[in-house]
Amino acid sequence: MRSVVSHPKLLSQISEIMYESIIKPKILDRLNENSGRNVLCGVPYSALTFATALSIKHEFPMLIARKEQKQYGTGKLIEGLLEEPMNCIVIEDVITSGASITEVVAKLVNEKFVSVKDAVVFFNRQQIHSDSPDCDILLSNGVRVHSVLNITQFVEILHEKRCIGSDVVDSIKQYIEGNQIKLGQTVSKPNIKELSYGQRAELLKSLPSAKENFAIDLFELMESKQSNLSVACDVEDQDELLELAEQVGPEVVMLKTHIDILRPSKTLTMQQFADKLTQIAEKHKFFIFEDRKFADIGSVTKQQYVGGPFDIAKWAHVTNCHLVSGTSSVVKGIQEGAQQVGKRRGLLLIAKMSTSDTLTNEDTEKVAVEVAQKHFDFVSGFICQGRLEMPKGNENDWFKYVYCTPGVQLDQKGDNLGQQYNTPQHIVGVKKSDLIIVGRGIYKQQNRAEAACLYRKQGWSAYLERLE
Ligand SMILES: O=C(O)c1cc(=O)[nH]c(=O)n1[C@@H]1O[C@H](COP(=O)(O)O)[C@@H](O)[C@H]1O
Repeated sequence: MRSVVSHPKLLSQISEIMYESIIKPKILDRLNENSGRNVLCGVPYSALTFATALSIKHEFPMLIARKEQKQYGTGKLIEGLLEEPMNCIVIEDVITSGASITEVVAKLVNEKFVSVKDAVVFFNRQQIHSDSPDCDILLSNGVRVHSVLNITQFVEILHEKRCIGSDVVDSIKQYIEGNQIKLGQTVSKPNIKELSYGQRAELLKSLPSAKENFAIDLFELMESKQSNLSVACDVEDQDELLELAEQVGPEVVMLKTHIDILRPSKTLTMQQFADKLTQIAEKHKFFIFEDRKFADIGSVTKQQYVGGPFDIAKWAHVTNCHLVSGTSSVVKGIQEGAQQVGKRRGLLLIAKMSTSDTLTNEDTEKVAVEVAQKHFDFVSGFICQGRLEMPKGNENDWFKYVYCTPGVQLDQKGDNLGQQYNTPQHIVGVKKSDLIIVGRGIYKQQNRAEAACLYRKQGWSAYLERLE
């Protein structure tokens, strides 16, 4: 139905059929008994064109329902003259669950003079079961929905024209019967079962808005390196960090730095240090994650990210930020910085911290998800304590993000400054996080390479068990 806008003749034919077969015989007579003008409102966006065609041909005034409330001026939801009583007929191209019509009707009847009793749709997918005698579907708000064509009639026409065989017709009819919902029941999409990191990378690649998302690279590396481990290299000496990177490099997919805890070196400039770390990253195939936890206004964040003594954007593949300064400013600051250096960069949003007295909670997790959904072209995942719940209606979107969890150790429950630890099995197996971040559990060990190998194996086997 969307492509009808490109075929003016068809657009006018479809609108005319709506008028001749439904509006005129089934609605107008009844409405004309009421006082008030008859007006039309198309459900945005695709049905706006049908409503406009009908309005011009049959001289119906129109109302326009905004998809989002205007953020400036009057903040109106309905545009058009609203000064006298009117009967509004809602026009829609296709009806599935009835949610779009219901949403528009709610906005319309919120206006003092507008009443809505009927909706006209071109195509009824028959996903709603209805016993109403005088219309095809009676919505729970009392609006009668009349359709020009339903899917049963449509497949019968295709059969008549020999486009499909009777076996296809039967199976479609059977499907419709078995999948209709009664109004009032919630339409829930089937939950996507567990997916591998590789499958998630493939799915992300198929989404146009995710094509440039760093999460694809990370998932692919996790799959090929069979690792979901990141080591937090919180050592204070540059040479020691480079040595640690060599030791744990073969086991990790991300090496986490806190560049501002390193003592300035007498032998290496910042640039030389970054170059050396980058060479080790390329040799062992891992990404560098600068755990900078940006939190300022967008423009300052950008300055802190690009340039300055650390020039983070140049060498760190990923960074992270808090959302205290706003839901867009800091993310946009980092995104602009990444664009400036012209390299693919990732961003993790801090949803929940690992400390016992953290102020992050369910609300900050929810905000982080909202921001990630809004900036999905750039945000790759979260710093969190487990997989996050997605908004209602988009439950399956969980697969798009990498859930990264610090506060992981096998032997300790915490430290004396509020850090709390869980095991890789708990974080990946129970909390369904994707990547474990381990600091002291590895770099404080005598044999760091061996410790990293142990954590990698534990994290990976918890992931494999999760897939079973
Ligand atoms: O953003 C982080 O990585 C982070 C978030 C959080 O909630 N808790 C947390 O511990 N971290 C970091 O994860 C690492 C944990 O180190 P260990 O406690 O030594 O394993 C440190 O580098 C912290 O900065």
